[in-house]
Amino acid sequence: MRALVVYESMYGNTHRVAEAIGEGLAQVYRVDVVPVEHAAAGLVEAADLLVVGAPTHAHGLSRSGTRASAATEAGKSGGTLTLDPAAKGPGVRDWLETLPATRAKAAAFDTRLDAPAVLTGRAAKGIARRLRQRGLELVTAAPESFLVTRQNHLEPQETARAREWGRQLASSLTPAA
Ligand SMILES: Cc1cc2nc3c(=O)[nH]c(=O)nc-3n(C[C@H](O)[C@H](O)[C@H](O)COP(=O)(O)O)c2cc1C
Repeated sequence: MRALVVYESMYGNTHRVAEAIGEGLAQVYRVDVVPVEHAAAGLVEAADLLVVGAPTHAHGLSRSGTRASAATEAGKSGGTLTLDPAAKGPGVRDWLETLPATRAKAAAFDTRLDAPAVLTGRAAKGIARRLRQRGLELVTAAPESFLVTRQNHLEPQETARAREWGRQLASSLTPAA
């Protein structure tokens, strides 16, 4: 069975979460973890499970303007924020518009500030809605968020939590032996 984890990331946090989810899924699946730019139709078509994640920008999915702001902030951060190779885009919002037909089951995640979701918004809600609109079956009760500090660094426990989320997702989709 194959799983495809597709991520968007400006500062590398969503990238790191995607890799950790991939490690958890790898206990059951053959896993590819790729930025949107490399999420080619062939990979999507071959996947049994599609996991999509993005940073929360302006309460939802990024747009080119919010990605430009993020890049400007990195430039002003004195080196504490560096741009991920995926920062040049494209973003998940545009990619989902052109998602090829797939039989894959799906799950969504995001990264967002460590504060109540009602205040921060959640990119993953928009991802889940779009995946559903394109006919994919969502296999988690709710999309998952992984949290960053106000300085845009992943909270320390979140990598391990992402790995465990991936592991549980995989085992929930595997028939008991
Ligand atoms: C332009 C911009 C807008 C943001 N808006 C929000 C927001 O509305 N809610 C939130 O929780 N975090 C917001 N953030 C923080 C991002 O969620 C955080 O930078 C992101 O999770 C880091 O992931 P990345 O390293 O993969 O880019 C914003 C960040 C930027 C740069």
